[in-house]
Amino acid sequence: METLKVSQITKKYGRQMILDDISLTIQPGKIYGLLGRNGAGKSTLLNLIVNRILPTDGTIKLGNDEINDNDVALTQFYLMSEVSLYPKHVTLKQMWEMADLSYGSFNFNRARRLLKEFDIQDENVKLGSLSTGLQTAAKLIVALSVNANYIFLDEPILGLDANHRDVFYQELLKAYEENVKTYVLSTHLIEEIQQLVEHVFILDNEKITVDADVEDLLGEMFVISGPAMLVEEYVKDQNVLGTRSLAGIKTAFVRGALSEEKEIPDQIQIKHPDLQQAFIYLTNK
Ligand SMILES: Nc1ncnc2c1ncn2[C@@H]1O[C@H](COP(=O)(O)OP(=O)(O)OP(=O)(O)O)[C@@H](O)[C@H]1O
Repeated sequence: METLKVSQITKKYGRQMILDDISLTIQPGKIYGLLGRNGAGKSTLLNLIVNRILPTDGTIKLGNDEINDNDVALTQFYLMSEVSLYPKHVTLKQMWEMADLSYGSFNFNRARRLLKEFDIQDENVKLGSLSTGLQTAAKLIVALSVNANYIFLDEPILGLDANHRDVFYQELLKAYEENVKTYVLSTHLIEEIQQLVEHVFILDNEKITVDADVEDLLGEMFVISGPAMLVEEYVKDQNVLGTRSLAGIKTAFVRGALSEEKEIPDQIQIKHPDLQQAFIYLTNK
């Protein structure tokens, strides 16, 4: 598998800047999270990568080749998007056959097994007759069974209940272990994907503001809480992203190494945030 390189991509709609000079590298065989607030441009970026839309400026390459109109490169990419591109009367089996026709070697056995896991009775059922959550499940079955090296999942858990979300997380890991591919997940359910993704990109204000391994990112962020005056004194010279106060207890969110010279008062607690907390403080206006 080759490396996917997005270089200095700009996307404008009319005069509106959506993505401004974005560069990032997606390595083969990793699971990525693409995070951003509503309207940050996540779907736009994924659509650019799979060549459904064209950039205003910049290039996207797989290995040494530009992906623009490059069928060999594009058959390595599969995008499951929020918007359903399937007509409502199509059956699940027909969706599988279409994926088989476009990408070859569709994993029909896995698709049939996943059908049961998602409690869908029959592969001949029409997509449009399923509930919103099960329509998502039907699209996920294709994404997890299709023969493509790069799988992009745009809001893959939209409408799925907790049990079916759990099925998806387990099955994604199973598919990944059986056949290492690259997955890029764009979702707002950040808490749930923290254990799944190795590396995150955060899109904010038209730019990539975070491009880091989850472990490194969380390792350099701290949640410091305790009596307000002690916390204020302790974080005085640190890079404080935000604070919260409740009943005399203050919590400060800090990014960057903590001073080793400063003594930590006993009443102060320091821990690392989870990915969702980190995201909130990194993207708060
Ligand atoms: N075809 C289009 N024409 C004009 N503007 C568009 C078009 N597609 C997207 N946009 C605008 O681009 C911006 C980014 O949209 P996009 O759907 O990429 O964001 P997102 O991060 O996926 O959002 P969400 O998390 O809400 O799904 C929005 O302001 C949107 O209105």
